[in-house]
Amino acid sequence: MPKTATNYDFLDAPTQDGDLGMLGSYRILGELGRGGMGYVFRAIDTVLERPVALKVMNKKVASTPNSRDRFLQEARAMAAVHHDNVVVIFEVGTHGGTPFMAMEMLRGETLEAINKKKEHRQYDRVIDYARQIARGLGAAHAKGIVHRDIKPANIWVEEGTERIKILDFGLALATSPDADASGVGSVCGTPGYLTPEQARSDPLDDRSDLYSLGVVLYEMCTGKLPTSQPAIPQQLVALLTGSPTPLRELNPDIPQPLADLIHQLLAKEPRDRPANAAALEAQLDVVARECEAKSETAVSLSKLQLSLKEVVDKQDDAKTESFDMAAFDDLAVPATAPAAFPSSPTPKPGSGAAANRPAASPPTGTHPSGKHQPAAAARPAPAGSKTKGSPAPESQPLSPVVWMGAGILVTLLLVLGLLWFILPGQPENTVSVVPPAEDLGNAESSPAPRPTPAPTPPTPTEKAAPSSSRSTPAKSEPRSSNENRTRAPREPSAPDTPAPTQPNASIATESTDVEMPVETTPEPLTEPDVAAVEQEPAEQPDPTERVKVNTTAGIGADSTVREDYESSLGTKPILLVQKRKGDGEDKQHVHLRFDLQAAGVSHADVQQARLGMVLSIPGHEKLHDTTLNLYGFDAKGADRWREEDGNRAILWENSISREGLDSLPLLAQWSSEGPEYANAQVVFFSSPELAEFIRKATGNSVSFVISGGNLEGTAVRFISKEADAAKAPTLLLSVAAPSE
Ligand SMILES: Nc1ncnc2c1ncn2[C@@H]1O[C@H](COP(=O)(O)OP(=O)(O)OP(=O)(O)O)[C@@H](O)[C@H]1O
Repeated sequence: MPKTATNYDFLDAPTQDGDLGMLGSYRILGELGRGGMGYVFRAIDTVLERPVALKVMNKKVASTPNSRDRFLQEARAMAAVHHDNVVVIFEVGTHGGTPFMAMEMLRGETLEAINKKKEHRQYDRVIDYARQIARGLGAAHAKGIVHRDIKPANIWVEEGTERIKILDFGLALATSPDADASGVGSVCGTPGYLTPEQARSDPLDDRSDLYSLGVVLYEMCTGKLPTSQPAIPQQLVALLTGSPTPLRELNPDIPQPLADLIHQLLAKEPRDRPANAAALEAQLDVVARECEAKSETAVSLSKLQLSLKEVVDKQDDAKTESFDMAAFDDLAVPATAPAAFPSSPTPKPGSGAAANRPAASPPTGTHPSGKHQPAAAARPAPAGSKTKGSPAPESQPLSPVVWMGAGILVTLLLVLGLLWFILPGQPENTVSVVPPAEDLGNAESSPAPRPTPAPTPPTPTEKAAPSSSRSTPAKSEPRSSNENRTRAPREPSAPDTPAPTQPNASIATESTDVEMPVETTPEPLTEPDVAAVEQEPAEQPDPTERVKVNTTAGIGADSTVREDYESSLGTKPILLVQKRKGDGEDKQHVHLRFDLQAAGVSHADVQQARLGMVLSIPGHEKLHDTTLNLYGFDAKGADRWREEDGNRAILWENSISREGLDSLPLLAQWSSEGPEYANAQVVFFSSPELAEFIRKATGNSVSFVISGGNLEGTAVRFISKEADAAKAPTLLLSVAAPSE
């Protein structure tokens, strides 16, 4: 937003050079943006010494009847909503008659800014965002707060994790001059996001927010608003009389079940929409399963088509007869059918996913299984290309075997096609709630409001270590058991403490319970990085050096490998460990490689070791009954994972996971016993066996596999090097110091 010269006359004189001024105890460093209500500033809370985004109501709005009081009232109510998908409000108050609200400083951008880039959105990302928004809305609705202004500008997408944060809860009402408590009032807002209730002057309720969410999702999928008139009066008429263009007419890549759900959200009558945010979330789960199941069926059809082509090719070659393969291509899944959904990760050239794309995208030399095949065998020949010499005359009879092959193919395709359309959901043995891995940024945020924190919550270090780091078979390791260590000096110290001196500090913040607010400038901020545990003072002279090696060093790498998933998953911001729902079989592993040579560590000198992984969603409330296993793998393939690509990603098919992990040494385990795991930020593995394994490793690097999960199939999500190099998986080593 262009910033014109402004007289911030509501600010007091700055106390430091370069600042814009002071507002109470806040140092105002710069303007982040302006909206209808006022300004948002980058600021420092000088009492708690943390960065904040300070929203200050402008004079005009503040002078309208009741609006100031309503702003404060709504902001306080909003501050009571504690949820991963709702921005954290630290403090609400007035200074010199100016209402303000201090909130967590977010890094990333609004969905509005993302939409402007006009990037193609994958359907599973739309589902992921929808889920997160539904969760945030559900938490607010549970407290009786209706947002009333859900629009892309109020949806924040956090950098790296893609976690959604809903901004400006309930504030629309506060700024509507003649609104009453029921939400009925003069219509204001951006025309495109108004609701039919507003057009009818009906009160707004939870389902109004769901309508607006439908508008947001429709726009994400199509780049267009479902109803768009230039001015509010026409928009209100259109809302009551018109219907949105069917979504798939604008973007056929969106699967039908998702399009149907979005249209349901856009129903004119609230009763025809999902009953509430929780119902919507459940419907999104079903939609995700349907989309995944249909994609998988499409892949199976494509594989079958390829195999039968090969059979027929062989027959054809033997007889040296010509045969038009286009006949088989015609039997393939039609390009507009759900089979053509963009498979979630963008397939890399030559990847299995590319190979599996139905007829429209012929394979490029990689077999659907993920194994490399001679290009000629895998690539379907273009129509007529099987002809040796000239195309076959039409009258030339085909061999009976060919006809038989064609007959079988047609029958099988018909049966599978039928199954595809009637398939009710996901096959039992697939994971139900987890969308394909590259888009899994935040999908596991808790649907329920977060538990109220203790008055003085434990530090991340304390949270992570005591119950969550359970080393088997380690009895006790003198220095690697940091479980009871005190808070590291550079850990954030204050954020959870309510500001005692703030006159209007109505909010006991949960800021650190969510995630450390990350300041972009200029204050040195703390991160819940795994090295924090290493900050405690040494109790006695220590002849060792501490070395931190993370997966960004040298040929280090981190990657998720997923069974039956034929695309590399090693370039994603999130690493996932998961079991299959129900039968508990491993489905998804994390592979890690640490380059000790690049870190200048000699294996033999390693005395103690801990492996730390930062959870992408701290306070992982769903991680009950979760056990994670850490295995080491050495010898062949450890320095270079088999057939990894340039991005250091590997397929399940090419990985050690395929053979099962039984032959690998189990080095440590982590399990989520005790209540503290819900607040864990970092998962640690530590044991004498881990250190021993590293000492004896033969390559320049050491590699590990993490498997496990819980029986509900919930994925455990960690931050990868792609998301944040500082929070990438880290090996903390205690190494014998060189003798003088
Ligand atoms: N918590 C935050 N952290 C970082 N930046 C923020 C935060 N909240 C708002 N901003 C920035 O400030 C800008 C203005 O926010 P504001 O909420 O005032 O405007 P808006 O939502 O675009 O308009 P309106 O309030 O009229 O709906 C946003 O676009 C965003 O860039």
